[in-house]
Amino acid sequence: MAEPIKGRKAEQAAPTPQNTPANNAPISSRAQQPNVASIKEEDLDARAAASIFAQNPKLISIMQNKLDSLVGRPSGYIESLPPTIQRRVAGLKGVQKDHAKLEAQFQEEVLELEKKYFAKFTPLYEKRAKIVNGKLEPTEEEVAAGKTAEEQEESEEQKAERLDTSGEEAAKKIPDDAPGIPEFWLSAMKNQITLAELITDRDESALKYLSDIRMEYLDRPGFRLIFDFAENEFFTNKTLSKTYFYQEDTGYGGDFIYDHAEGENIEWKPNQDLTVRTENTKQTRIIKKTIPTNSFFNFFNPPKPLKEDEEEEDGASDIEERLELDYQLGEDIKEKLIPRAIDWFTGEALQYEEFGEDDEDYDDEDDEDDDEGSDDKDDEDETDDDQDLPSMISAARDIARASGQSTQHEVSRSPEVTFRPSSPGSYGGGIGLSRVPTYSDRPAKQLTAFATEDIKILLLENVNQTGREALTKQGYQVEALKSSLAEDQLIAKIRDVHVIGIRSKTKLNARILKEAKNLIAIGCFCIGTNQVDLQYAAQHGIAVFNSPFSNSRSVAELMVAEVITLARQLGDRSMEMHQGTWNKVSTGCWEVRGKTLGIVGYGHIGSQLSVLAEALGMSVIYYDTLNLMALGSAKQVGTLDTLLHQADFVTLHVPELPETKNMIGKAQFELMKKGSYLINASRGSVIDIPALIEASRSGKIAGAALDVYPSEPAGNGDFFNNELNSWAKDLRSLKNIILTPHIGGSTEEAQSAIGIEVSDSLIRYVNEGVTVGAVNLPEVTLRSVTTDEPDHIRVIFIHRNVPGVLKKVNEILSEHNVEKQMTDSRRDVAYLMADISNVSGRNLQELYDSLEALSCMVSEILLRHMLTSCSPHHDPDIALITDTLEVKWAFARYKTLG
Ligand SMILES: NC(=O)C1=CN([C@@H]2O[C@H](COP(=O)(O)OP(=O)(O)OC[C@H]3O[C@@H](n4cnc5c(N)ncnc54)[C@H](O)[C@@H]3O)[C@@H](O)[C@H]2O)C=CC1
Ligand SMILES: O=C(O)C(=O)COP(=O)(O)O
Repeated sequence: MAEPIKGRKAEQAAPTPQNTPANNAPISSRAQQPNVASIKEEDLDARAAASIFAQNPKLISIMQNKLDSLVGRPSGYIESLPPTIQRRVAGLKGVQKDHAKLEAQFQEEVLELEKKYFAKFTPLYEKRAKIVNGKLEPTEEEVAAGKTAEEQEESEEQKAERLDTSGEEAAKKIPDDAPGIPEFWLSAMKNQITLAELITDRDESALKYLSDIRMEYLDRPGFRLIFDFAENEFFTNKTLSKTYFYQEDTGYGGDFIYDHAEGENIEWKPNQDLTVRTENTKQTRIIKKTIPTNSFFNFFNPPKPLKEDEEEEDGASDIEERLELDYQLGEDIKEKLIPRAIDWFTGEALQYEEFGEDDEDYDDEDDEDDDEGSDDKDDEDETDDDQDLPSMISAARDIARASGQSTQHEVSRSPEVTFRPSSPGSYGGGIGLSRVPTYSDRPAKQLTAFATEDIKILLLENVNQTGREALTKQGYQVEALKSSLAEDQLIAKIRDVHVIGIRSKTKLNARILKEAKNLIAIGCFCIGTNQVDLQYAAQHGIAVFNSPFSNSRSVAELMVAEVITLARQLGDRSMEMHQGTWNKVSTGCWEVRGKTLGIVGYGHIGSQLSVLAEALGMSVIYYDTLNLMALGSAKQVGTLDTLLHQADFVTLHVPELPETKNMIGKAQFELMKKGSYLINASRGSVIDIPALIEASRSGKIAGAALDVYPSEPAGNGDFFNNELNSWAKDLRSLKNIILTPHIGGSTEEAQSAIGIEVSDSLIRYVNEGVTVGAVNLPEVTLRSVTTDEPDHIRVIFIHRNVPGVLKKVNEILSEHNVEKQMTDSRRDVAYLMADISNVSGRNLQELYDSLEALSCMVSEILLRHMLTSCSPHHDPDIALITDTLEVKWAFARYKTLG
């Protein structure tokens, strides 16, 4: 037998903060997290729910709609049983009721036990408060007991090293005679990562006055957190409290169910409210207005659950997130911070937190009901005052999830440690590979737009955390939504933003783009750009970026899985088993070895798949309109018909184009081998689906897998029906058909890489005007302007590719020294970038005026974008001016990074 691993900690028997993970106490670990649905659904017959649902209120919410329609409608099964068995069933229900009573009793006793021990802890907490606030010194015994075994065993050398590296701390110059432990609670909170995310720099000045955090139980199920403050310049309250209420009735299994929280009103002193900030309006004349901002103190103004009659509209998922975070914060303070404040202060508690290895999004990025993933919070990722509340909340919540605090698991989880390292994608890094430097990695000398906080960015369709973070880090105002938006909502939102980030679902056609008066760039956080009217965008000076191949591998792997799944009829077998049917068959089930795979479109995905398929022993043929080099032993065929005629499996990887619309229809199915298979993960328009249904029913094809559809819903839910696509029901009824909800590129690796890649292109464009990676404008770049080049400005003109514009622009620029200039055109749109020097603050205004006058005269100019490294200009009115007339204008100043 293997010997147990020996270690110092193994010898410690008694539970101490050092050997006890900071787990939730029973009541909290059993309490259910808040959720709009769970709070609304009082009439849920909880005892009818299986325990898995009880632990998963979101699942309940999905099930609830279904159950509502079934309530009162017996399935008939129980009634059909013989009376003697029906009697026993009734008896079992009776026995179960006794069990439920005991469970409720158990929870109540746990609560009583908690209260009993809380009473024992209280004197210790009081002593702690006295020591922290300088009213009591610890005894010698307490000091000796507090020295951990590790410290005692520390060698002299180690000690010297530790003292040496703690020099920075010493630099804070806390006087020797400072009473108590200065900033004890603030430091402890900053080590507790969910709280740290909420604490802004401004909050810190107020939280320095925090002298104690206490907790008390309520007479009804629930608890109150009390924050004691010393006199301070921010608010008059001596204490701020926040009360968490559980529902009176326990849930299934006797759990306490979170109901709502109430916070104390903060009496802010004049102009000291940390939960708002002032902002200049973007008019020619400045008007100051206060707007809500991120602050820890929003903790005392908790979100309100939706009432039963309130619609779950747009903001519902946001409210849900906010409720969940709010609940989590309360639990963290109660269960972790208060009981073990000293360990949070020293940071020792962190080693017992279960962080993901490289914690990024856990969940599928489309899963609106699901939580967002965790993010990789490195040290430099400071709380940003300008970060919008929802993204801040979700960031904090992500971290909470990474630390294993969330109890909700709606998708199966992969072994984190094995899967976390990103694969070698374009931006994914990968083991042993150096990552492509991103904009943020640039040296501190680099100049970046000064007025970045004026840039408004709207991200739809759950753009990955990596992208959201990179953009937020630039100081832009980022609003991130999980789903796509209906056209009218999209129009309302797009009017205001400078950049929009989308994925494959959001259609940005001319009708919508016409409303986007301020828009300068679109980021497609995916491969396909067919959802955007690229020509309209180019003609209106809007740059479009995408990620050309970061999810190719993910799609190719899915294809391999589907080839085998179809060949073995795994989908049908699995569905039958789920319904309780054992159906062991081999007829019509094949190995894929030796079969021919026909790839239509041999681009990034098709060629990756080619390599993988050959490794499985398949023969690969491909058809592409371009003459492309074959990988491995694959063979290009001259026509689609030839491919269809020879292939056992046909996979489609072409872009959506007029030529590819219905490229597989009735005639093509006829050409396919009898009993062959078809897979489409390109775009839904490529297959004529009624023809596929016919081919499947007639037995012409033995199976199919579809990942994409002509109409796809904007968000997740019960939408795959005939309302969406008139043939949906027929399709769903087919045998051996795999239907997936456009998940070809939905892997953690792909989404994370795409987030980095597209946000990087957007940042380069917004900050420097560089169009590298744009799919609809010429690619233009110039060496960046640096701090060594003060009084330089960069002028960008996007104009129609017609004679005369350059001459006029250069006439204006030639008043100064043109240091470098580049211009290029793509079809009828041209792009000019020029860096000019010796521009003073006064010249800047003149230049601004001349360029503006020129734009009024020359209708060919589509967009002017001026970026300058001039010393800060004193007229804040022109920090960023976005013209709402036919010509757009963006004008930003630079400052030094870092
Ligand atoms: N299901 C999913 O989640 C995903 C779907 N996609 C879709 O897959 C498509 C292909 O992606 P990539 O391989 O990265 O694109 P790609 O641009 O690298 O390759 C497309 C290939 O199709 C060829 N092609 C174009 N028209 C053709 C025609 N009429 N007949 C034959 N070949 C033709 C092109 O020459 C090119 O080689 C994308 O356009 C996108 O719509 C991409 C990523 C994820
Ligand atoms: O990258 C693409 O083109 C895709 O089809 C994947 O789209 P998605 O990001 O999953 O909406």
